[in-house]
Amino acid sequence: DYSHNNRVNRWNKNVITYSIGRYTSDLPHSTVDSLIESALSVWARASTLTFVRSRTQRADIMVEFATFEHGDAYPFDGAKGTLAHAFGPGEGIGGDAHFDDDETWTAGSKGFNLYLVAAHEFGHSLGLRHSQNPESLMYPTYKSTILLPQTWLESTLQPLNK
Ligand SMILES: CNC(=O)[C@@H](NC(=O)[C@H](CC(C)C)CN(O)C=O)C(C)(C)C
Ligand SMILES: [Ca+2]
Ligand SMILES: [Zn+2]
Ligand SMILES: [Zn+2]
Repeated sequence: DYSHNNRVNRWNKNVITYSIGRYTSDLPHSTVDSLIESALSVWARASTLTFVRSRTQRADIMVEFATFEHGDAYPFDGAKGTLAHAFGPGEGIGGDAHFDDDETWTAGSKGFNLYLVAAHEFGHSLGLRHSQNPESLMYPTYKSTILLPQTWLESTLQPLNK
């Protein structure tokens, strides 16, 4: 529930750019692109924000997959443990979202679901902090059962069109 925080948009603009740098080898690039786009659309629907993909290195939200030491003060820790991190709105590293590539990233229920983790990370990119509500997208622990409207819709319709 993102309604608990009315400070979704702490950027001083409504059009936010994003770019994707290094990819994971767990998924096709096109799948990563669509999962990232879907995760951003969760926030677009919950706010007045629009996300536009940019091919330059100057995007507001730089998305990348990395392992261990990767150029910021928060090295990743290998498989499991921390899955990803993101920085609140601001210049430079502000808004950026990094994903630990020592995890197994999936589009489904195996490994860690990139769509769910990215939706959480982009909450931070927009200035949200953690929620203590276990049902919240911003809960600090990964749960593969966080059914977002889109995921709920797909899973509900799935049996119907089997
Ligand atoms: C499975 N491992 C976990 O559940 C770990 N939690 C995470 O990696 C958080 C991301 C999840 C919620 C997508 C880190 N975070 O808050 C980033 O913004 C630990 C709880 C072990 C830290
Ligand atoms: Ca890790
Ligand atoms: Zn990082
Ligand atoms: Zn978090």
